[in-house]
Amino acid sequence: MENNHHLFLIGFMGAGKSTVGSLLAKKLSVDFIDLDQVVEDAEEKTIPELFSTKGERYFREKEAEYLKMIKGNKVIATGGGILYFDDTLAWMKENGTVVYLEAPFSILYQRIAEDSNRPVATQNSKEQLERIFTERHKNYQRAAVDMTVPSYGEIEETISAILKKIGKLT
Ligand SMILES: Nc1ncnc2c1ncn2[C@@H]1O[C@H](COP(=O)(O)OP(=O)(O)OP(=O)(O)O)[C@@H](O)[C@H]1O
Ligand SMILES: O=C(O)C1=C[C@@H](O)[C@@H](O)[C@H](O)C1
Ligand SMILES: [Mg+2]
Repeated sequence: MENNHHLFLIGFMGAGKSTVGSLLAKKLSVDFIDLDQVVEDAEEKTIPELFSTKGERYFREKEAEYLKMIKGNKVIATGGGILYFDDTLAWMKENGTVVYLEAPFSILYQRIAEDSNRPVATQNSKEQLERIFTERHKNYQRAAVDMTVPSYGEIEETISAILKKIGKLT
C-alpha cells in the first residue's frame, strides 16, 4: 500500500496553522484539512463542548484517530496538542512532512487572548499558558528539526518560507 504525502502544520494555538494552511493548499492546488474542524464535524460538537462533556482525553484520542484516517496528499492544520501521543508524530513522519510554525509566546498570546474557542487557553492563566508553551515548543522543534518556519511576520513570508523548505520555491 502506498503511503500518504501530506504536509502537516504543527504549532501552538494562534501560530497560524489554519490561516496559513488554507492559503498554502490553494498555492499547491491540493485540498486543505483543518483537523479541529474535522473533529467538530464528526463529533457534532464544538471543541469547548467536547472538552466539557467528554473531557480532554476523549478529544485527544479522537483528534489522533481522525488524523490517521486522512488519505492522499493534503495540507493539514493539526491542533495545538497534536503531539499528545508519541505515536502520532511517528505516523505523521511516515505519512508526509511536518512543518512547525513558530512564533514567540508574547505574539501568540495576543492572538489567542480574546478568543473563547480554545479551552486550553481559557482554562489557564497567562503564566500557566506560557509554561505549556515552553514545554510544547521543545517538542514541536524536535518534531520538525529542519522544518521550523517563522510565523510572526507577513503571512505571505511564512508561506514562501514553507514552499522553500519543501522545495517548491527556489
Ligand atoms: N505570519 C503569520 N503567519 C500566520 N498567522 C499570522 C501571521 N501573522 C498574523 N497572523 C494571524 O494569526 C492568527 C493565527 O490564527 P490561526 O487560527 O490560523 O492559528 P492556529 O494555529 O490555527 O490556532 P489553533 O491551534 O488554535 O487552531 C490569524 O488571525 C492570522 O491572521
Ligand atoms: O493547543 C491545544 O491543546 C488545542 C489547540 C486547538 O487547535 C484545539 O485542538 C484545541 O482547542 C486544543
Ligand atoms: Mg486552527
